[in-house]
Amino acid sequence: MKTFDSLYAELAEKAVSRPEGSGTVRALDAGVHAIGKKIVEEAAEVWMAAEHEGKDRTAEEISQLLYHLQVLMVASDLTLDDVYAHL
Ligand SMILES: N=c1c2ncn([C@@H]3O[C@H](COP(=O)(O)OP(=O)(O)OP(=O)(O)O)[C@@H](O)[C@H]3O)c2ncn1[C@@H]1O[C@H](COP(=O)(O)O)[C@@H](O)[C@H]1O
Repeated sequence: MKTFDSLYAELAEKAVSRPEGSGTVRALDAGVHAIGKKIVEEAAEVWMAAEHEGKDRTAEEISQLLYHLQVLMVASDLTLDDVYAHL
């Protein structure tokens, strides 16, 4: 099963290898402003799912929010350790 750490490793690798068709590469090219807007949108979807849509939908929306947060980390040159240092 994919984990937070293995997803980050995958995204960081894609940022370097830039494979054709990668949504991550597209998001990175769109920049921090666009990624930040997506994070706000996904956070709202997490909130709505938790209030109204049940556990499965909430888990799915949380996974999408985590993905977009990781894209922002890659775009901002932040590693997992940079974040874990604040936990
Ligand atoms: N885990 C994710 C992931 N979660 C969310 N998303 C993106 O977030 C979108 C979900 O957002 P929405 O619910 O708003 O759906 P949407 O409105 O249809 O999406 P957009 O029109 O905004 O793209 C999806 O369409 C994906 O673009 C993800 N994109 C990729 N991954 C994983 O990231 C890795 C790299 O992916 P690629 O870079 O695409 O190869 C792979 O392991 C993927 O499984």
